[in-house]
Amino acid sequence: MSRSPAVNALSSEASKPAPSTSVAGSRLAALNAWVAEVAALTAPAAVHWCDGSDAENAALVAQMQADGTLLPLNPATNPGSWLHRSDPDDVARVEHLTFVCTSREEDAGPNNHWMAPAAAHAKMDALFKGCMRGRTMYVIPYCMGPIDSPLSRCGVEITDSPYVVANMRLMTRMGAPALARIEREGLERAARGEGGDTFVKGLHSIGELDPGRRFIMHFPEELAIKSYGSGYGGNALLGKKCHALRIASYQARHEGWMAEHMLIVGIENPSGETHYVAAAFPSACGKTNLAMLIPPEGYQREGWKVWTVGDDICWMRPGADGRLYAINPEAGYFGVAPGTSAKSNPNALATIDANTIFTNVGLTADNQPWWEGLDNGERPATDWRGNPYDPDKGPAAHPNARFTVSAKQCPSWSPMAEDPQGVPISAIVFGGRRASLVPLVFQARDWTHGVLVGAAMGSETTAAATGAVGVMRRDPMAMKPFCGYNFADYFSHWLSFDGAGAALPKVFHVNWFRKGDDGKFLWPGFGDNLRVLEWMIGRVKGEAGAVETPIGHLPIPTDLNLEGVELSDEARAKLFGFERAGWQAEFASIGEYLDGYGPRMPQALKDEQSRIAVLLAD
Ligand SMILES: Nc1nc2c(ncn2[C@@H]2O[C@H](COP(=O)(O)OP(=O)(O)OP(=O)(O)O)[C@@H](O)[C@H]2O)c(=O)[nH]1
Ligand SMILES: O=C([O-])CC(=O)C(=O)O
Ligand SMILES: [Mn+2]
Repeated sequence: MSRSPAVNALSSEASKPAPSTSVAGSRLAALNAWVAEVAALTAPAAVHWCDGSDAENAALVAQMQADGTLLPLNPATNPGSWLHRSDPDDVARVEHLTFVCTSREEDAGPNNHWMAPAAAHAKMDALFKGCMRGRTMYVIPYCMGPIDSPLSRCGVEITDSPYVVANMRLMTRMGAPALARIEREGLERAARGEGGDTFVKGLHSIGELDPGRRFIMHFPEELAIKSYGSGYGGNALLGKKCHALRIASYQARHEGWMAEHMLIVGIENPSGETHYVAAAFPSACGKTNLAMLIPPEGYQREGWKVWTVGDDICWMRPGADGRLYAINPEAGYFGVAPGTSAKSNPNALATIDANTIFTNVGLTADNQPWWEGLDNGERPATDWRGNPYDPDKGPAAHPNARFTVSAKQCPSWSPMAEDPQGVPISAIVFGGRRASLVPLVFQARDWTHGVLVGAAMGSETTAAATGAVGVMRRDPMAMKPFCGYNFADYFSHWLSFDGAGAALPKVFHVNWFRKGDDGKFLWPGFGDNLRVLEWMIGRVKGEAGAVETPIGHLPIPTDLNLEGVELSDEARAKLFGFERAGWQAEFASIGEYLDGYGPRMPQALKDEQSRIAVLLAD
């Protein structure tokens, strides 16, 4: 590789990255040209091409410690770990400031905010003009997915935030190997005489962190992202939601694959047979927890094991045998801290015991991270803003406080997560937070019904996005904030997988969040969710029982292994019951929702909705 050492090397003082204004760090002319164009617009003091090395990370971390971006945690309890306190107005995704900028508004659909590409570029370029003056501009080549997988896709994020660089290093395969793949793919494409780029171009600046000057813009037709004014994960780590979901979902539709907001988990039974399950739950609705679950004691004794492939994003495509094969495009977890405890998610707790960046958690007097629900006997001394903790002034940790950590640190991390071919998916699970009506689990009759079950998903909003919490909204396939095109076309794309030779996963719906009259959860959840997964795998194999209802196949309590689970009569009735009148109203609302997309909505989905509405009326 003919890279100038001055560009790639780090300063020997290890306190700041090498100041270099060279913008030619790659063998790929198109990449150098884009970096030069961005540097001319943003006017940074230096340009640094990230190689992903330990030395580079150490230098950035030292610099962030020096300027207060990172605070060291107690090295005895949390070695190699840091606390970052964000701006208090910059703690979550901002859906009202997130846009999909396709040439035609109808291609973005009613599910997205839209702006015409030219207007959006003009707006963003005005914000970016000169915004990196006095700062270093980092160029981050990254690969989403195993570096040698044909299912993986690459991108380059340009940012002025060293916090973003440190997080991207944990969340993606970042640096020299990614750049090598980008160069190879780019040169091959050029040799074939094709235009366009093979990598996604993401431009990010924290700007002034002013919510009035904050926008997250996507240009799927150009494979480009421009994000300004936020340092928060989902807005700033562009490989994650912006690339791996919004841009990738658009690409996937045109290339015949799927980019989904799903965990991937392997369930190994006592005979050593592993089934992989992909599950879509909205933000902060249990993906990380299900992906890392620890089997209940009885299951452990029998030899059940759980393997974590991914906790947030899943890319799938049909294999030669007609099954869907999935990879996790990410290399780390950006997980919700509050509620994580030795009881709810011991694997997550073990994962984050070292080399972790915590964002917006509280602190104990001796600098250990602390959050509500941690339940480790410690007490908070300082809240997430850095003020003395006062329970009258709110929680110690922000409800959307997060940890960033390499996936490999997870005790249940699956070696199959590195398999370039991905894992075959036996079951797809949809689920949401529903205090009423929706039972613990049911199975869709077939693929088309399964697509309707996903399209009809509803869930109560959470702290993962700014705005009211606990409001029920439709969140199809948990993709409402993340689908980079019109949902009507997205549902058509889903339906299109059911062709000749397809051996598709069975589709299920779960609700871990059903509440009783006392307002408490009726289902113990967490590790006990394996009981539900076991039933699903039994259904996949044609072994487990169920009863047919208009909404699908429902288990009766004896179809599940509930040994050791205490359920009241109310819990049994609500978790396993079918409430006809409530479902009639629900289906009327689903029908109205689908109609909101107009004639683009696939007829097959509307027919499925009407068919079930008729069954419900009987
Ligand atoms: N009652 C109950 N709560 C759960 C269960 N699983 C997860 N939770 C809670 O749901 C919240 C968020 O769960 P996560 O697993 O972090 O959510 P996620 O879907 O990975 O979220 P994102 O990273 O935002 O996409 C936490 O407060 C958990 O304690 C469950 O089975 N039952
Ligand atoms: O994107 C984020 O910031 C975190 C996340 O997984 C979500 O909100 O679903
Ligand atoms: Mn998510």
